[in-house]
Amino acid sequence: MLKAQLHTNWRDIPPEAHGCAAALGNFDGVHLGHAHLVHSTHAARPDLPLAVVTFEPHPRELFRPQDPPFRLSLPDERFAALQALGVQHVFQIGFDEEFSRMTAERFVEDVLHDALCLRHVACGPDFAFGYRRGGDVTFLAERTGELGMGFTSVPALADAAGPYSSTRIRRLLQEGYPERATEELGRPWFIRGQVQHGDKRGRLLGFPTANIPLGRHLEPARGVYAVTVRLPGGYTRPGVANIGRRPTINDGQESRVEVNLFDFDGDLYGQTLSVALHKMLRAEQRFAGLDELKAQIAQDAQQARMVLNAELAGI
Ligand SMILES: Cc1cc2nc3c(=O)[nH]c(=O)nc-3n(C[C@H](O)[C@H](O)[C@H](O)COP(=O)(O)O)c2cc1C
Ligand SMILES: Nc1ncnc2c1ncn2[C@@H]1O[C@H](COP(=O)(O)OP(=O)(O)O)[C@@H](O)[C@H]1O
Repeated sequence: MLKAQLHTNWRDIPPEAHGCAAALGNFDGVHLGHAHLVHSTHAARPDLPLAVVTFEPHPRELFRPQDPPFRLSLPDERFAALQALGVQHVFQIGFDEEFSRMTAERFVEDVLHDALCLRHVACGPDFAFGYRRGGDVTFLAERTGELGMGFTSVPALADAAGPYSSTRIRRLLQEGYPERATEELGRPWFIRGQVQHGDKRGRLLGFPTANIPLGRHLEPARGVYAVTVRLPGGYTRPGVANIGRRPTINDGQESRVEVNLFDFDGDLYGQTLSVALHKMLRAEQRFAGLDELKAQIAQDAQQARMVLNAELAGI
């Protein structure tokens, strides 16, 4: 796979990254609809280097910081997914107060044309940009034309339920259907994070769990999942995870991922893991005591093994 380049300072783009065909958007999750947009951008100008223009943080994280976290993918994960689609340059614009006040006119002229020197631009039908979302697809088509850039408006990819969207995938995860999110993402949804120290109770229960904070990731339905875990070095292992607040032990704390890797015994503290959700097994519960919890976890682990084996066997 060709390595992509990440550009985080739009005012200082190296000349070799000029002249791209770029798709615009937030690309949260990089789902099948996003892939369709990227492929269409390439199809419009296969002779130009392929790029994406995106924003970090997501504008909604800046405008509504009080909202619960909702990200499907953080910048590293998004970059990797875009790279896998064949994108050569990711222009990741720092979205701060000042940038948010830039008019649509200035965005097209100063950023897309003068700074990134794009030769072709593409976006989906609902892309709105610039101060108070003052620019839309029609405006973009007009202004890019006047500035001598090509433009493609790409219709949203849809299935029977409507267009693919990050919002739709978030809802599937919040309702406990990671396997349906997998279909719409084109890969299982995963949470990537660094393993932190917990209360050291997992080992006493006979199920050590690597704890990963959700951070800015969306919180999916609270409960138990069959998962696969990618370790540094590229190894993938099956496991079982609880996502939630662990009401049996200490209710009211931050929600986190706790994952027990099957047939594994090693120190994971400080390591970065990606935990991919395959299937939700049950909702999180408050148990009367640790013995009940332990018995239930043993059953969960058994069920997760069966689910993952069946998936591997293609059943
Ligand atoms: C498969 C699995 C299922 C779990 N289910 C629940 C649950 O339903 N309710 C709950 O309060 N805690 C649940 N837990 C969380 C345990 O309370 C947690 O793993 C244990 O407290 C260890 O925490 P520690 O890693 O901080 O030591 C579950 C853990 C695992 C691995
Ligand atoms: N099979 C395993 N699955 C998950 N973590 C494991 C496993 N074997 C060993 N570990 C280690 O044990 C730690 C979890 O043990 P635990 O008693 O639950 O402590 P903590 O509360 O700090 O998470 C993990 O962070 C990891 O370093």
